[in-house]
Amino acid sequence: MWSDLARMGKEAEGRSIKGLISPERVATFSVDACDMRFDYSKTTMDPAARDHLLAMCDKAGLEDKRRAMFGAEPINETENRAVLHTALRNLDGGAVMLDERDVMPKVLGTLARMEGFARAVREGNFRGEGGTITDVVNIGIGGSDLGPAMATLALAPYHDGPNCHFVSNVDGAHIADVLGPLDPTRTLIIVASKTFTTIETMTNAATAKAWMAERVRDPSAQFAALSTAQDKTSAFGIAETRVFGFEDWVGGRYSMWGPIGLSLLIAIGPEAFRAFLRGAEAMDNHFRAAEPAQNMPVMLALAGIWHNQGCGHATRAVLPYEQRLSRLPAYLQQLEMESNGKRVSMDGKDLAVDSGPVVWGEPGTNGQHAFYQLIHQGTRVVPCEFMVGAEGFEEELPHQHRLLIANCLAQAEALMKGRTLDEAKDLIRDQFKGDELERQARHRVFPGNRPSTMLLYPKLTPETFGKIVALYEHRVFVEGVLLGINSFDQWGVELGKELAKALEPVVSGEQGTDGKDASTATLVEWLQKNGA
Ligand SMILES: O=P(O)(O)OC[C@H]1O[C@](O)(CO)[C@@H](O)[C@@H]1O
Repeated sequence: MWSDLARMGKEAEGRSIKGLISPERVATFSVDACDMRFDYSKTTMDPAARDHLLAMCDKAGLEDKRRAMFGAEPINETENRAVLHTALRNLDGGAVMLDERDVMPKVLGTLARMEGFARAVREGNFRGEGGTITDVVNIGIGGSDLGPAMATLALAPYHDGPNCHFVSNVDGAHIADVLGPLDPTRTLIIVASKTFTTIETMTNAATAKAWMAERVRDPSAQFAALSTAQDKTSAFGIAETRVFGFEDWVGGRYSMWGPIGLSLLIAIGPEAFRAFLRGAEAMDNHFRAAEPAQNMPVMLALAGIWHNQGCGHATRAVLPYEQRLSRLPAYLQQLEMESNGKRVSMDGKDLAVDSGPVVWGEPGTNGQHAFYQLIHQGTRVVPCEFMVGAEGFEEELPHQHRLLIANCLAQAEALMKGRTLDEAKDLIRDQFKGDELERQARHRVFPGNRPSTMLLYPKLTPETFGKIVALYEHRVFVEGVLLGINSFDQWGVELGKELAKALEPVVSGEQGTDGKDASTATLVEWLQKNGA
């Protein structure tokens, strides 16, 4: 089936996207769901390719695998775990049975505790030694940082709680710059770590504790923890009442819907946080019920598979025309690349095709003045995933939002249409003549026929934001199923961690460089000579 897909991708190389576009195609190559529209008509995918991709979903057993995920089967086989982040937003509370026990009472109980704590912080009933909490610092990395950091920024118009800050990097510059201006007596530190062993997080947490201890008698009283490892949170000195636990069936990069979302909950309050969960729940329900061709996550995934494994485009750009989604590309880098960046399939064999793509991006319109040059005229084709809301929050600046929308749609149009040599010549005919006209015009040619998809939504409310993130989560799941990958482990991050641990005493000079390869040893020596 993969070879047929590759053949179809090859055949599509000469196909004109512009030539495909018709009202009928736009209607049938779009999916409406959850008040959003996903349009994939500006791609080279034709009905035959789509049928083939849908048949691949059947062959891969997508329906059964989806049922297995929601049904709490241990689909994360290499770690023998269920994958139940969807339970964290199952607000209607229908039973989710794992090992014959319903996980929902505990999930909803933890949510209620989080809400109680968030209210206490927001309303000044939980206080620091110096008074009400003015600042919250979330210390975490990867899934324990990217989700809440992205979400807090995305939902800034709803932010009416204390200031929220995020520290992730082990580079001391990060924590120093964040803590520097804060008042320790009025700061709450949240240590977010599923395992509570991650070196970056534990190092930053210790630094924060020492910083607080200089001015606060009982620093632990201004710490909260979000983790699956409650023995470790108590060893760190954090009282149980401020520990919000979750289970190993929530993957780190899928975890912001539960305790890892505490900083967001404190920022926007329980009502908006529930709306965010409800949005994701609506997308879950859609994903579970809609037939594949009308299923937004499935079709977003198939567009991705078409571009990567079908047409051979190794990267995809995510381009939100929404400044507040500026951290979405970074979030998706972890979600997609940590989930599907794998070369061995579930059965332990080499993958038959390329793994998931390189994901990158920036918000528009900023990207337009940076890397769009390559997207329009470079030799590589980069499928672009645009997204934009119909409405912004800045009621006093409607013309700016219209300009934003116009730019978003124009970029997709320009990528599709391009500009021919004759059109380019017409633009500069009065400036150049003869060979010089030809030479100059060639620089102004846009090959066009570059694929893009478009996601439209009404406005970036908490509910819509929840839908968008859940859409991408399920997209990753579907792509993983087609590739035969376990999207829920991340063994590829381990080796670097082990080597860093072993290198630390070498960098500090406690151990020599013997046994290290010549390149690494020389690099260490250079750094030591220069101050390390
Ligand atoms: O929440 P933890 O356990 O500190 O892990 C942080 C991140 O580290 C990783 O394990 C990768 O090293 C991610 O999967 C995870 O989100």
